Amino acid sequence: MTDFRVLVSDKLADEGVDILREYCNVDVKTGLSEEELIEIIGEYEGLLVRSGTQVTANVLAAAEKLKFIGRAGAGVDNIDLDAATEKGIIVANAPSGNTLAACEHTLAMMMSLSRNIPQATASVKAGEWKRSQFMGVELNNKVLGIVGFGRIGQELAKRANALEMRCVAYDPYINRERATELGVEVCTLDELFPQADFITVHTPLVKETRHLINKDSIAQMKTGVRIINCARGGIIDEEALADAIEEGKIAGAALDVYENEPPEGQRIVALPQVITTPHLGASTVEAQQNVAVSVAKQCIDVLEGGSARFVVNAPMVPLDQQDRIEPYARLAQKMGKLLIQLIDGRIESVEIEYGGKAADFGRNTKYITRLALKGMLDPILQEPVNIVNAEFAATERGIRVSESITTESKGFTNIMTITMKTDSMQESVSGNVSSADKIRIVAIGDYMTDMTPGGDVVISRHRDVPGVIGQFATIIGTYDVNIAGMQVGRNQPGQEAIMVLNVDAAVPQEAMDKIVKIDGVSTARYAHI
Ligand SMILES: NC(=O)C1=CN([C@@H]2O[C@H](COP(=O)(O)OP(=O)(O)OC[C@H]3O[C@@H](n4cnc5c(N)ncnc54)[C@H](O)[C@@H]3O)[C@@H](O)[C@H]2O)C=CC1
Ligand SMILES: O=C(O)C(=O)COP(=O)(O)O
Repeated sequence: MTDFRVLVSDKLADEGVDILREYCNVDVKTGLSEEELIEIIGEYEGLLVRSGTQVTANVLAAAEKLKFIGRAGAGVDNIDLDAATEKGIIVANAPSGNTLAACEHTLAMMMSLSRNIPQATASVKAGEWKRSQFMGVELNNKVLGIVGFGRIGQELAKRANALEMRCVAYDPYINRERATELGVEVCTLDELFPQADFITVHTPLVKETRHLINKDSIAQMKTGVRIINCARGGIIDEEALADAIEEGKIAGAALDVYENEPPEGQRIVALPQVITTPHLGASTVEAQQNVAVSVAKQCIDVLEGGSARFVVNAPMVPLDQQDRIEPYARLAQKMGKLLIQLIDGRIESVEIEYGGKAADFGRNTKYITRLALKGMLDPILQEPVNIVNAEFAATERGIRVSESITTESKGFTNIMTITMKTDSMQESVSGNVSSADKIRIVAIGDYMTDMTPGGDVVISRHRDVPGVIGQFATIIGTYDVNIAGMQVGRNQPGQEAIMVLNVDAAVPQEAMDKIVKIDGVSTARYAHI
């Protein structure tokens, strides 16, 4: 049991809360106002929420100890991700735990909508028997337009196929192969709107999807279309939808979510053609267990000093590549830490070049780059730098960060080179991963080395003439520091050379001041890596 404190501010399944309770102190406090949350959030290292808590910039400003926000569900639009990222707070969700629940709810809503089941239920319960008033339409052979073909959209297509609907889908990042496998026709929105009998949205709520269904898109739709929203309020312009239902353009809508929840006094809710549920898409026993357990485990991973499995505000490495990338990330962090100790001046730019097999990591280099930045910035910044805020911390300080890949690998199977430019100098360090547990610094500037990064080192640049190295060793010896290893690299005899000394303890500044005064030594730095 640790001293960490975690706040659970929405109703979470016991299975998740119990896991956390074995690890740390857990407070479950639901229904807090923003002010109430601001008042207490400073005491917690972890915060677990569903859609009921707005994690605003104001809340985060007061979250002095917070390391982790877990969203027990998919959508993270209730969390100010920029503010969390700026503070280095890891935000993670449970993206697949409620996919089937939301998909089945969508299906239930579509069927209820097509057969007026909620309205008919209410009518019978009111003592009526109005069979002709509730004439429905069949799903068979109808066109289902799916906007957003991610996890839920794809599961829905599978089930709609079984109902013999014809599915068309729009998604700017669509997996065409998957769509073809599922017999789904990929189309643009302009093609989807005029042909669909049912339109269902399954996108996140982001700038691009806000009011994606609006007056203009409704004008493109078939008269008599039915709309389903089990994703997020805000994707549909509720006023435009209400107008179109009243005008008879849209036959009905099934809404699980609203722009403001609960949707008090909204005209759309009162329309008889609208059926609705109070954001129940994820509310199944199974889904709630899945998502609560997922975020509880991720919370523990982060509080233990690791990363989370489904981080949404930092680059994520696919699970099957994590083992391969880990030594590169470890090496990059060490290289960054070494480099920062070899430079003077205000840092202007950092470039990380990936060569040989290291160039094969595709977008995953982002993860490695952030760890290199962490290595560089940790020693010079007060606030903690991590995988979440490393890039932000660099750019905020005017440091340009870039990545490049090269086929040039200087004879190594893989090589990473970090070059740092300051307002007064430029320095670079290259590293190689020879096996999962063997990482090496193979060059400093233009000089080849073979150094295992770790411990205490002295790195000098000096003229390659007799006597320099001897004086060097004598000074270090007088300060009682043992030299454990030495490497000297030079490009040409008598010219500039580089020396890397591995030492068994920190070299005092006084010794370094004497070393730089040795005739022939141009720079000498002690570094701990
Ligand atoms: N009602 C409820 O209780 C629940 C609601 N949700 C909502 O459903 C959303 C979708 O969930 P998943 O399918 O699990 O997410 P997902 O991330 O697997 O799929 C979302 C898809 O939307 C696509 N997309 C992004 N921008 C788009 C755009 N401008 N136009 C069209 N497509 C776009 C993405 O490429 C992605 O394929 C979540 O973001 C969440 O807001 C999720 C679970 C439960
Ligand atoms: O997972 C999602 O995105 C949801 O909307 C589910 O919301 P909830 O956790 O039920 O408040």
